[in-house]
Amino acid sequence: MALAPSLKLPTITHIRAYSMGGAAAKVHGQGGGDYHDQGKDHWIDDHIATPMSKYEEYKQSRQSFGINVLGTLVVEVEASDGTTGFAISTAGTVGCFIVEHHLSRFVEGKRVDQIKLIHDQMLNATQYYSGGGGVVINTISCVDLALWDLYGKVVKLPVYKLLGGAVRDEIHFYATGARPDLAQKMGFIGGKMPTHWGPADGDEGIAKDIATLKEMRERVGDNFWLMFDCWMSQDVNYATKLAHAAAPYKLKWLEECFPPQQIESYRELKKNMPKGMLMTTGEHTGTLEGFKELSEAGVDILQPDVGWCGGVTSLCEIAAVAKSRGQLVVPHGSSVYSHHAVITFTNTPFSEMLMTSPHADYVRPQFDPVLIDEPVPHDGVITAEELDKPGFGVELNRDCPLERPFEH
Ligand SMILES: C[C@H](O)[C@H](O)[C@@H](O)[C@@H](O)C(=O)O
Ligand SMILES: [Mg+2]
Repeated sequence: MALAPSLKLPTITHIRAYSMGGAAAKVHGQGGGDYHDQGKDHWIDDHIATPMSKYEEYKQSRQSFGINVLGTLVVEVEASDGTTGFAISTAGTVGCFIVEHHLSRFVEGKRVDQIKLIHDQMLNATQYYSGGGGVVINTISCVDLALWDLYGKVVKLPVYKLLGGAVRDEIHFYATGARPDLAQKMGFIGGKMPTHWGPADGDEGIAKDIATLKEMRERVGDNFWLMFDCWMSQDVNYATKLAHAAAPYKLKWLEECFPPQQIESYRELKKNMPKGMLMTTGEHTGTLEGFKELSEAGVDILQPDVGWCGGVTSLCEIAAVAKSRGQLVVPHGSSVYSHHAVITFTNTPFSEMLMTSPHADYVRPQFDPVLIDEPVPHDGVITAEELDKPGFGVELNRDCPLERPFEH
């Protein structure tokens, strides 16, 4: 049976890549897709423990070692019927080069529904230089997200309906930031705090972070979730000691203790964890194989970032890996780009809201100011109805200082 004329889908005529912020830009601290690229006096850059914390000069500020050098990548795709779609991620000027001079050949000329074909070609064509993660996979993720946005805008359906529809009416969120006590008042189901100390600080470091946990537990009571995010800063011994010191204060999970490649460290820590405390990680893992390894190492919650793991196309595959072993997939905070996927996953009972307000004291859209109409949780909730707009339901704020450094 022939397709209805209205379903004769248009082709993709143009892909364009823009950057904002990052080391190559004239304007900094705007936030956006590279949400670590914030201005001064922001909780997200205040003495947070990292693998660089062993160097005194890089202990206070993650921007000092370059956490925000990449900046925001914006990928825009245009169809032959004039419809445009776009997405953002963390890749900046580097991503612009890869999009314009490499990935464009797999996108232009294809139909708007050939997303999976384009995804496979982008992954395989960059194997020789991607190393299976990092800025190359961030860039591929951004193209994939832009394609899903375009497809939804052409057929006038939200991405979550293209993925098979919602399995729940709303998404409940925990908040990541410096103030779990304020997050509780805003209706979130939990609060995840960064650790500020690491192995270079020894037992004194553990005591300081535990003191913060103790203080927050006293403020929020027994039932509000509290978690630590360790941002790859630890070793197995330190993480084990921190986990056991945190158990009396009902820490719900210990997140990303080690760099993504240290599968054996995760396997060992899982054996050492106090009963009932969860071990989570995944935001800096960029391949399906990497998530399979983490899943097999016993990670309780896989936390891919949809802008860093291969896009929605990869996120759906990762969710299936977790599901096959009875594990949860709770994506790293990535706003609408994960909301539309997680509301269709049966193994994602809640999701993350990354607080990008400077003192984590009000709900600011995570990728502010780049996305127009970016939804935020109200009382810790976003409903399926709020996602009922074509594509990802957001538009690009063209008043942002966007630059197009390369044209193919
Ligand atoms: C708060 C953490 O240090 C990171 O900045 C955060 O982006 C990420 O790890 C998270 O899980 O939200
Ligand atoms: Mg994290």
